Amino acid sequence: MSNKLIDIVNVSKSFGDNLVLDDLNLYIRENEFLTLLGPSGCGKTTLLRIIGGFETPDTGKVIFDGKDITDLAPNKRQLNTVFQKYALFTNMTIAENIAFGLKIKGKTKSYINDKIRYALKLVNLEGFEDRTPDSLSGGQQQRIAIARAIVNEPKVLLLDEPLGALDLKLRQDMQYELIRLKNELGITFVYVTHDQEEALTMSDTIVVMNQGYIQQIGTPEDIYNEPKNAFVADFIGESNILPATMVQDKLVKILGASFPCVDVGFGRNRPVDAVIRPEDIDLVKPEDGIIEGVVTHLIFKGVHYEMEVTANNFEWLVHSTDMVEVGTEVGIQVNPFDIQIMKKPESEDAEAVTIEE
Ligand SMILES: Nc1ncnc2c1ncn2[C@@H]1O[C@H](COP(=O)(O)OP(=O)(O)OP(=O)(O)O)[C@@H](O)[C@H]1O
Repeated sequence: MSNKLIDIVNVSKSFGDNLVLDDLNLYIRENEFLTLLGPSGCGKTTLLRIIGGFETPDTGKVIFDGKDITDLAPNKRQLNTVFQKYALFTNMTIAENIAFGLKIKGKTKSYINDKIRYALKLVNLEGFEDRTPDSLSGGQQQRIAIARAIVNEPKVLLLDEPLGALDLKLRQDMQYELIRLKNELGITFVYVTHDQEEALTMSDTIVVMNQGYIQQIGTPEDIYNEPKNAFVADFIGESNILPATMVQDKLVKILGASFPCVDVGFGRNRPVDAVIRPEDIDLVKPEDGIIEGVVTHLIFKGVHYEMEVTANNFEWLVHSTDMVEVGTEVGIQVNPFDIQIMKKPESEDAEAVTIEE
């Protein structure tokens, strides 16, 4: 991959007593589509605003292309921000909206007109110059907001939940538009969302955040297939997160039953979280499973059936293309490679338990 473009070094930020970012380190590469993903209030917007220059960190630095820009005003940075609310000027035409920043910069009329045409073509809204924002749909308005940012030729586009106000179908269309745009423009996108599906669809790199900390950085595949902890596993996709204990190197006790697993080198008698994706559970005959249970719920989801299986006092979420009727007795079977064993957070791990083998 390409070079480091933005380096966030030891950044902390509090609002009053609320520590929002705690000694955060992250770098963003040139031409990367990097998504900050996490639940509401985890600090993603604050981090984006620090990169954009709208907020100053209490400690730490933002380095852009090798230069310290921590105290540089937003308009002096080579980046532009697109917010969730389109913030178009309603009393201006689309062309005037796009031209606004360029006029302030004193660009010539012909330069501005060329840029308007170029930007409208990029966002697939050619011929919209003389329309007003209120005659446009939400998706079209958001495209104009992006066009307005693009004409400034930023090296980086910062996008704060830009599709948050759109309905599902439009959001999905716009996701593909944004990927295309990013590829055509060859610039870096830093994208904030709390929508994991959106992050998985669009990103080269996902940064999963929670409570001011980075939980994991990786490609969508890494984050989905190898979540580093139970928070990431739970936040990205659906998971069964089960309290468990390592019995031996390749055996984990889950809800009282021993499941073969891969050796994670955690040692014996260690309490862990066992994470199993719903699509990785095989429902077999009761006598062939590791645990016996009964199907208690069944929903058809289009591509698969979603089932709940009650087994050993736990409701297991199971996805399968085969339907199993409610009330059927089943066995639960899992490939050892599909059981992710994760360390518990430090505080929960304080007391190791002793178990009988
Ligand atoms: N200007 C501010 N003054 C005081 N508190 C703030 C300010 N900006 C953010 N916060 C607080 O900082 C925390 C993180 O906010 P932030 O907007 O960064 O989270 P987020 O992950 O982007 O959440 P959301 O998805 O809801 O926008 C929240 O508790 C928020 O209330």
